[in-house]
Amino acid sequence: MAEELTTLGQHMDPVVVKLWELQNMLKSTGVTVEIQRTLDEALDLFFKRERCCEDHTSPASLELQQISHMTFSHPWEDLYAQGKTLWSLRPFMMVGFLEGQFLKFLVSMSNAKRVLEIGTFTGYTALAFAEALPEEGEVITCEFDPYLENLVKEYTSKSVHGRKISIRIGPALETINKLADDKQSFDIIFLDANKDQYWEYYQVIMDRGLLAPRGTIVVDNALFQGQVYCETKDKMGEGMKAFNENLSRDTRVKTVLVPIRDGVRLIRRIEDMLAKGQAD
Ligand SMILES: C[S@@+](CC[C@H](N)C(=O)[O-])C[C@H]1O[C@@H](n2cnc3c(N)ncnc32)[C@H](O)[C@@H]1O
Repeated sequence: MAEELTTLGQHMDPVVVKLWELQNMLKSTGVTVEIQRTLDEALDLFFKRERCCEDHTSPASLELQQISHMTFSHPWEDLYAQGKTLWSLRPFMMVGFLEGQFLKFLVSMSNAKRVLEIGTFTGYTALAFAEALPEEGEVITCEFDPYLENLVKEYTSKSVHGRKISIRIGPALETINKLADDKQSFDIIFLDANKDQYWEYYQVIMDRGLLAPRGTIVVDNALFQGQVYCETKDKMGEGMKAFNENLSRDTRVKTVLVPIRDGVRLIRRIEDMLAKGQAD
């Protein structure tokens, strides 16, 4: 709970942020004890629900827990101030425990063998995918910031599944175009990098054969802290909103947006959603 209390103002769900702001406002404006208590209970209920989901989810592996711990304790601000990272990386960029386990389920359920990830950060999701893949499975993960390469290798190599992961450093658009030139294809493709290029990534994925037959694209941050259904505040929010709208007009695919953490959107080709010969 201590971690939650200090980071409420950065919560992915704008409803929680608003409640938290209200709670702080009311502290300085003498409202009745009942109003204060009801608001405290509302926030508490929200976290009880989150905790309940976590309590009833299988635990993460020791190696995933180590990555999570390292991500929260790494000196990101100092590294950025010293010019060692390209941008100000933050622990909440990592999907974390609940979504990590959900993603593992998707990989396992789809019998995937090859996963492409756009946006590695500290390697949490890359390792979660690798853990759910068979022995011969492979995760190719794309990252722009060279600082992260050794860190990811150091931590993922602590796991027997780490050898399934290879990291490609550089702008993801270039990397995925090279993968397409090499005729590579993937059963699961996870988009979790700069939202302003999601639509470009999607077009390469769909038009250049990166998505294997019966493959699924998984898009993280599909709600983008509420910016896709409220006012957009920055170019990442605008990118995510445009992506969602463009995608909803794409008649080649079926899609569902589920409100896990910051929103996860799943995308499959129409023909892969239908039994043979069946109409929609
Ligand atoms: C949200 S984090 C990824 C989190 C990771 N999937 C996880 O949950 O453990 C996004 C990452 O994408 C990287 N990134 C941003 N723009 C990129 C680009 N154009 N090409 C490749 N990586 C990029 C960032 O450096 C950052 O590490």
